[in-house]
Amino acid sequence: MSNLEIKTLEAEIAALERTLDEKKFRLQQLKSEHVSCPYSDVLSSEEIVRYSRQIIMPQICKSGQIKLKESKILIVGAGGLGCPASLYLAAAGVGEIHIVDYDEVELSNLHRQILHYEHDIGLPKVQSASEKLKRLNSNIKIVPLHIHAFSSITDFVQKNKYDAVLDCTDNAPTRYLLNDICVIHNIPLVSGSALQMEGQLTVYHYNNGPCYRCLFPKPPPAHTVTNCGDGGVLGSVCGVIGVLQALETVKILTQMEGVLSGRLLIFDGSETTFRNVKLRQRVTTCEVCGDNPKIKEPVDYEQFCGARAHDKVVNINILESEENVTVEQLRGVLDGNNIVIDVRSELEFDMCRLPNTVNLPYAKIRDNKSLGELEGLVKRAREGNKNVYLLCRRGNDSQRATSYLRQNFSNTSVRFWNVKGGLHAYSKSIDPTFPVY
Ligand SMILES: Nc1ncnc2c1ncn2[C@@H]1O[C@H](COP(=O)(O)OP(=O)(O)OP(=O)(O)O)[C@@H](O)[C@H]1O
Ligand SMILES: [Zn+2]
Repeated sequence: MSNLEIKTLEAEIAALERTLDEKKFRLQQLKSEHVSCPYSDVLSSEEIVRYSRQIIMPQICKSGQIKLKESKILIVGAGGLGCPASLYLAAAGVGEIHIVDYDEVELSNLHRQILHYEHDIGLPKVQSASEKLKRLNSNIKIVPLHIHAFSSITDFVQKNKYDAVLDCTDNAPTRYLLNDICVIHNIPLVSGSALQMEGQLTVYHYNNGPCYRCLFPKPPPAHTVTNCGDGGVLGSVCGVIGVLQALETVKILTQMEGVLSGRLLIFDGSETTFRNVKLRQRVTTCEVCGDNPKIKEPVDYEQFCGARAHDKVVNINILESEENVTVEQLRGVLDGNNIVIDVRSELEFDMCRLPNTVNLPYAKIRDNKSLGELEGLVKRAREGNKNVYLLCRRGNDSQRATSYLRQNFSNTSVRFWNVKGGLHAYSKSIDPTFPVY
């Protein structure tokens, strides 16, 4: 059986499974519709049984369950945080959940984005997420919005009057955008973040507490912001924070005490500790939530932050075309007779590498911490009449490294070449079994 046949069959089965799921969901919906409970109002018999374990809690009781049922929330980001958060909120019976994400499911998402399964790869994350949530709870309404929050989020917030918004994204421009929209429309914002072994959580603009701008009137310098794609993250750390976002949201929707406003919770997964840090109060001069706000409608957040509102890497182009070689040319020089420097981090190099390559991370080269090693390699190249090739994940850092070498070793006969497109291009054009991550 050919690869193509396998892929076609897998796609057909996935499509059939989806149709079946939709039909089951519709059936369940029809069955539960209008089955009002003669023994209770507003909640159906099915709902009473389903939520009984939380309804019998004094903190929730029937009135809290009804509040959840009548709530409408917006979750932005169906990734590491949005998946666990939405699972618990759907399970708890939040009546209407709108989920925004522009992205599609990738293999490297599955270790933490627990609503997405193998057969969802390539599908919009919101589609994959809403299918699972509907299967979990057919009583509630899930609205998937496969859009970038910047395109039409203001319209959605204006139209829908959400009771809470969850920021489950991973970039500064979106954080400011959601903050400003929530303040302008007076909606609490449940904000989470996770990186490596650490996570953070707080609720902005709640009960006269501070907003994101009160704490961070100026965005962080773009180069200091690390995302999961670069720094990595443990799936269960996202789970901890996402589930806590769900908890805070339930508390807000049911008007419980103790919402995490004016406080920041810091979770350290390496020590398994939680710390509560008191945050500053609402700033009366804050540009958006202050007493005389300047910002009354969304601004240009990408310009404000000097960063893009997504984590898709933008390819740079700082070299002349004759300073590049293609991955096809690279294949011909991987025989050990040339010097190929892989400038990814040591951890990435350890994870997977091409044969006969050496590792010198660009971060060290940039900070002049590899001069000795570079001098040694350049000497070896000169004496052996070899070229030096620079390689990285996508071809950006290798361009920077090539340019550094050309400047710092300008008086040598050795030629420095950048491998265009890096290991991603190698995997695409030469050997698809090389892992693209
Ligand atoms: N402005 C935005 N509009 C819509 N979705 C957004 C926006 N900004 C971020 N997101 C989404 O938020 C989610 C953040 O989750 P997370 O960081 O776990 O995933 P990721 O971007 O897939 O990570 P990776 O870096 O591994 O590719 C992503 O699915 C991303 O598409
Ligand atoms: Zn503020």
